[in-house]
Amino acid sequence: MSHPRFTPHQAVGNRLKARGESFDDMRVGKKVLLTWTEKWAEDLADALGATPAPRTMFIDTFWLRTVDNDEGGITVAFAPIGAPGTIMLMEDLIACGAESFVGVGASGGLDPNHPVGDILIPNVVKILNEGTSAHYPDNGDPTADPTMLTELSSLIEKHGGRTANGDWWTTDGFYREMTDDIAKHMDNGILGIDMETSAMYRVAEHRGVSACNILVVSDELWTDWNYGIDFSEFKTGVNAMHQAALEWAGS
Ligand SMILES: O=P(O)(O)O[C@H]1O[C@H](CO)[C@@H](O)[C@H]1O
Ligand SMILES: O=c1cc[nH]c(=O)[nH]1
Repeated sequence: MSHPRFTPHQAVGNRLKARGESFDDMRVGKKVLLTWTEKWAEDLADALGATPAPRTMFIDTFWLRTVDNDEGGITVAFAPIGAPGTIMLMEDLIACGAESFVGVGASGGLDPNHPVGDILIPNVVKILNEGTSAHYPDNGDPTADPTMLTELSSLIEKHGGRTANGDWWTTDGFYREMTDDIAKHMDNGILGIDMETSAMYRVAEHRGVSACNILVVSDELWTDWNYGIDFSEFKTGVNAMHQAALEWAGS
C-alpha cells in the first residue's frame, strides 16, 4: 500500500522548527473564511477584529488573520488562486486545527437565471478540469457539506442576497473557458465555474473536515462575456455574501 512520504503535519512542523517555532505558536481557528481577493480578506478580518497570525509557509503572497473566541477561533485566510496553492494552504490549516471552511469568492455564471451579483453555492462538482483532486481518493463527485449549505443559503437570503445551489464546474484553465464546453455544460444544468471548489470539497472529505463555498457571480458566460465587477448588483451581492460569511463564522 503506497502512502505519502510526508504528511502536512510533518511539513508544517519542520517549517516551524526552521524558524524556531512550534505548533503552539500558530493561531489557526476552527472556522476558516478563505478568500482569494485581498481586499475582501482585509474587510472580513477587520469586521471580525482578526489580527495577524503566523503563516504556515515562508512566502508572503498569502496571509492569515485570526480572532480568538470561546468556540475555537476564526481565521481569515487570503489564499493563492487555483487548486494547488489553495489546497496546500488548506492542508496546512487542517494540520493546525482548522475544522470547517467557507470559500468566499467569485464565479463565472452559466445560468441566465443567475446574473452578476447572485451568490452561487456549488453543491455537487460534476466537471473536474483541475489537476489537484486526482491526487486524492475518488469517492464520487466532490460535494458541499449539506448542513453548511443549508445554513449559508438562509444567511445569504437573510442579508438580502439572491442565491442558488447546484451542479458545478471547476477548472485550472481560466483563459480556456471554451464556448463549446460552456454550451454543453449549460445544457447539463451546470450553474457556474471557479478554480478551487472541487479540490476543496475532495480534500475536506479526505481529511474529515467540512467545506462549503459561496461564490458571487462576477461575470456571465452564456452569451458574449459580460464582466460585471463594476456593476452595482455585484457590489450588493458581495456585501450580502460577506455578511452571511461573517454571521456563519460568529455562530
Ligand atoms: O477565487 P475566487 O474568488 O473564487 O474566484 C475565481 O476568480 C479567480 C480567478 O480570477 C479564481 O480563484 C476563481 O476561482
Ligand atoms: O473561475 C472563474 C471565476 C470567475 N469567472 C470565470 O469565468 N471563471
